[in-house]
Amino acid sequence: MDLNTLKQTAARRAVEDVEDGMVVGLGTGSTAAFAVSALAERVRLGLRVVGIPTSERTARQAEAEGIGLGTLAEYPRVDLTIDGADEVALGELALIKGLGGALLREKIVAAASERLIIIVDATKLVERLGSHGPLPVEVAPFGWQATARALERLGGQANLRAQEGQAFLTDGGHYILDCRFGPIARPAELEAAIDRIPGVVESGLFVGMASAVIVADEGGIEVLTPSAAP
Ligand SMILES: O=C(CO)[C@H](O)[C@H](O)COP(=O)(O)O
Repeated sequence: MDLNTLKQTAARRAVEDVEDGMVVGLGTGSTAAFAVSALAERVRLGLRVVGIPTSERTARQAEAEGIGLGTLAEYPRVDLTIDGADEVALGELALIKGLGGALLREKIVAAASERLIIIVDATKLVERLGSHGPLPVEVAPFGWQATARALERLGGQANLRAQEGQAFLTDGGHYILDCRFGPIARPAELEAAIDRIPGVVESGLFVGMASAVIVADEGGIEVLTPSAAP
């Protein structure tokens, strides 16, 4: 089974949890896009939902596929958000998100949600966050070099994300520093330390936020729920 089929399988399973009348947070990324399409299929069959998009990209897709959208101003309480992740730590189900560049809006919508369901293929599961890739940190463009140095003092090698030769700009007009920390022993402590750095807008560490993680692999689907932090 290819990766896209696994992503789609996890997405379809998550969308089964959406009930009529719900306000649904719509994640960003290739896996979340499958969830948007699966939700749109149900909307075409008569399901009534309001979608809260976590990026301009997701808003465009949802609108094109016929999902009615709202804002957190209109719907401050979100029933369920379905989103992807870059890494999921087994046990606590802490996450790294943001390789798709939408981590700030994703975290705001996740924090407003009763439930956050994360959908991944099994390649995203790790013993420790940071084992596979960098931790994205969204920062203010002003003085980003000083912010990068402060992140490096915490042990992460910070690289400014670029696209087509320019600094990548998030939907909020910020930069992203992709920080290589290696395996992260205490994600909650690191998240708090990063948040204290002036210039940091948000980090891609999502600790204690996931209600469940739906994992698709060759053998089928597994639904993980968080256990207490070690
Ligand atoms: O955090 C994200 C975007 O900011 C995505 O959820 C994350 O990057 C996973 O993306 P994909 O499903 O394409 O692997």
